[in-house]
Amino acid sequence: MIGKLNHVAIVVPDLTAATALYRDTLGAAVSQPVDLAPHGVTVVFVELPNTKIELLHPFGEKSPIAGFLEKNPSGGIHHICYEVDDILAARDRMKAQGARVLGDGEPKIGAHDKPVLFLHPKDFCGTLVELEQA
Ligand SMILES: C[C@H](C(=O)O)C(=O)SCCNC(=O)CCNC(=O)[C@H](O)C(C)(C)COP(=O)(O)OP(=O)(O)OC[C@H]1O[C@@H](n2cnc3c(N)ncnc32)[C@H](O)[C@@H]1OP(=O)(O)O
Ligand SMILES: [Co+2]
Repeated sequence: MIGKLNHVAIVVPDLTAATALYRDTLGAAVSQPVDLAPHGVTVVFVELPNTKIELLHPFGEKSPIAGFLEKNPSGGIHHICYEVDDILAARDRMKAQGARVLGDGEPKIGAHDKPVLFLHPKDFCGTLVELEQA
């Protein structure tokens, strides 16, 4: 049911330094930082030929990634995002399979202006999974 890998997200302690690393050292195309208040993150997109990398830093008081950065002060891989054709059908399938859909279970509009949902890392091999409607 899942399709393409949409992105891999990396939480970083210093977004400016991480952006410079991807742009100058690795030679990738990077975006300007974007504050996504409803998600509690600031994002820089790294565009690769076959996928994207999301560099994430906490935004605001109640960021869902604050605890992760505390536990991983140098940063680390935070989630992977798979595309699905129908986010509500995917959500219902996940629930029926016993996987925990995070939050109130209603899709939010994600970084690419498309509906997204998150699945509990403990239900997916210790990896936080994001589903994005393609
Ligand atoms: C907008 C944009 C987009 O692309 O569209 C985004 O991606 S926004 C991306 C930011 N948004 C989100 O991440 C939303 C969904 N995330 C969440 O609701 C939360 O981050 C969460 C429930 C996964 C974890 O919250 P938390 O860190 O406060 O919770 P806890 O500290 O209690 O964590 C519970 C257990 O899960 C582990 N854990 C926490 N976060 C992760 C992670 N990213 N990957 C793997 N394991 C993780 C903890 O170590 C702990 O394990 P142990 O008990 O063994 O120590
Ligand atoms: Co994401």
